[in-house]
This record gives sequence, structure tokens and C-alpha cells, in this order.
Amino acid sequence: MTRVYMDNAATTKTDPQVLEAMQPYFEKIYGNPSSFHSYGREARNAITEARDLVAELIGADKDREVIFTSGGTEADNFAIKGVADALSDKGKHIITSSIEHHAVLHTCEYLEEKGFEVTYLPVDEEGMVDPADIKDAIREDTILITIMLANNEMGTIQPISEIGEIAKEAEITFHTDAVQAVGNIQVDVNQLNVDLLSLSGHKFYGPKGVGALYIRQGTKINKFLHGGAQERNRRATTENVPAIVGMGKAAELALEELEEKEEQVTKLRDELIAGIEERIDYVKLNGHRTKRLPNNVNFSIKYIEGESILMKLDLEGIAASSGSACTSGSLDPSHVLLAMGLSHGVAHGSLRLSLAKYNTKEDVEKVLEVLPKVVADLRAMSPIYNQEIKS
Ligand SMILES: Cc1ncc(COP(=O)(O)O)c(C=O)c1O
Ligand code: FES
Repeated sequence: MTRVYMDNAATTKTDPQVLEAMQPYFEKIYGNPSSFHSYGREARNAITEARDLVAELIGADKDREVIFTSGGTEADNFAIKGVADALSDKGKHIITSSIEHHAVLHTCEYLEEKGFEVTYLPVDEEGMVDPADIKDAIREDTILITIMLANNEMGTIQPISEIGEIAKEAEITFHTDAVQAVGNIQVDVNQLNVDLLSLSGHKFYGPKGVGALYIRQGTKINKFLHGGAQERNRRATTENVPAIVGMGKAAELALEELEEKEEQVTKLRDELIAGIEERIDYVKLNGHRTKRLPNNVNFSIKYIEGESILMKLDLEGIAASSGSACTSGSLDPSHVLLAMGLSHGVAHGSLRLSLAKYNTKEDVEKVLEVLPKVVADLRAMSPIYNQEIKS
């Protein structure tokens, strides 16, 4: 059976060129980057090179503004707790949205327990935050605005540049979680008007367990891990050199390939969307139709449980998801879809197909052949469907 992987928003296959770039840093160049000898120096140089490549991908200042972390979650925690810590004398109010990843939402909830106040802005039915709402929510004591660039579940791309203008004018630190965006669309920290930006290696063909936080020069933020003086004294612990090198290589490839792959993946996405809408009744595309990630397809399929579609698709060799990897592990329907106004029942019947540069036209054809059958089979067993539609 040919297998189709369409869960690339959860994680991507590591590019073979990335793997190849990492290999020597396990076998030959294994020194500690803080060591004085040549082994250490070589490792240090590799980190510098990787940092430059990541900086280049997001338009940051080379060498100074990129801090490597253990992933997107740590970058989000670092940004939010670091700013809250540094600016708590100035104020204790944070603005975010109700559709953020749990790495942001749970961090905000933690800070609420510590005495901070958080405004969770609503989104419209396409999952869009209204910049006017941000303006209205700003208070005298607001110290941080954190809004994601692109949503992991339904792919809507937020007006970050515009929100950044508002933040800049009000002199409030602005963070964006760009974990899903980097490598899929062009991301430039200056064009976006952000002070802080999170990214993660494994979402764009790099290894897992490595990410980065962009910190604009002059941004007030406290260090995240206490200990040694690594990462400009902002994040202690011996650097994960092979992973950092891998992320650097992934960034280099992303920059080279972005335009071509974006076009290729968008085409497949649009074929999937059109094909599903044509072949299956009672479906609703979640998220914005055009302002969406090139690799994201998310449908609510009425009268069906998300989990049962996933199981059936898996048996047919198709790997998909019903929301974010974290959400699908729980029995709660997606907080993102609920925030967009979907009912519990409809939110439960959601299916996310997320593409990568490795997906082909044949993959799309297979999904379009299998999915309608799976849906028909499940609906045939659904009492509500039989009652409402068939009668
Ligand atoms: C929007 C968003 N933020 C943060 C994360 C967490 O990234 P990581 O898995 O690297 O910790 C993810 C991963 O699913 C994500 O999609
Ligand atoms: S339990 Fe059905 S989609 Fe979550």
C-alpha cells in the first residue's frame, strides 16, 4: 500500500541534506562550543554559521538577534515569561488571541496565576484577529502583545505587520509565534514590525528539539535558563550543536526553495480543497480561503467524528490530523474552531490535511479517492445523518 503523509503541520520529514549536514557533528566535530581547543572552536564556528543562516531567512541582524532554543514551545515561553519578568514593574497586562497555540495560551494562564492580567481577543469566523480590537484592548499597563503569524490548525494568516504598527506606536513589545509560517511563507521581522519571533526547526524539514527566538536589539527581556554564559548569556546549557547545524541547513534550503515550493504546495492545496468540496456534501472549509498557509487544508465534515475519520484514513495509509497534535490527544474539541464560532459537534468532525514539499499530485489523487468513501461509510452508520438527511 502506498502511504501518504499529510500531517506536516505536526512535523515534517527531515530533509536528507539536513541530515547529511548534521552527521559530522556527532562523529567528528563533537567538541563543546565553549571549549578553547580546535574541537570546540570548530563547533562554535558551526553555530555561528547556523545562526547567520537562520537570521538571513527571517531578515534579522546576523550574529546578534537569534537565540537558539529547544523548540517553538521554549521560544514562546522565553518570549512571554522573559518580557513579563523584565517589565513587571511597568505593568502587568498582556494581550493575546484565543486561537494561539497552547505554548502561548498556557504560558499566559500561568502568568495569570502569578498576578498578570491577560486579554484573550476573539477572532471572526475565518479565524482572523481584528487589529482594531488590539487598539481597543491596549491599556496604560500593557507590556506585551503576542499574536501568532499563522494558525497551526486552520492556517489563517494574521495581519501581523498592521498589528506591529499599532504596537510600535504604543511602544509595547510585540511577539509573534511564527512556528507554522517559517519555511511556508516569506517571513521578515522588519516587514512584520515584530520585536520577538518564535520558530521551530522540525516544521520546515529540520530536526526536532531545536528552535529559535528572534530578539530585536534593545528589547527588554530576561534570560530564560540560568547557568553558563551560552547564547550571549541569555540561555544557559551546552548547545545542541548537531541540531543547530541542522536547523541552519534547513533555513538555508528554505530560503533557496521557498518561492518554488510555495507555488507547488499551494497548487496541491487548492486541488485538495476543490476536490473535497466537489465530492463530499456538508463540508465547510475552516479558516480564511486566501489568507491561509499554502500547506493547510482544514474541513469540518458534518455528521462525523474527527477521530473516526482519522482511524479509517490511517487504515488506508493516509496520515492526517483532526487539529493540533496536542489537541487531538485530548477529548476536547479544538479551542481554535470553537473560537471561530463552530458548534461542538461540527468542531469534532474536523480534518486537517497539511502538505509538504514532498507531497505529489498522486498523493492528492489518493486522498480524493479514499476520503469520500470513508465519509460515506461513516455517515451510513451515523444515526443523526440518517435522521436529518436521509429522511
Ligand atoms: C503555532 C505553534 N507554536 C508552537 C509550537 C510548538 O513547537 P515545538 O513542537 O517546536 O515545541 C507548534 C507546534 O505544533 C505550533 O504549531
Ligand atoms: S473526540 Fe472527536 S474529534 Fe475529538
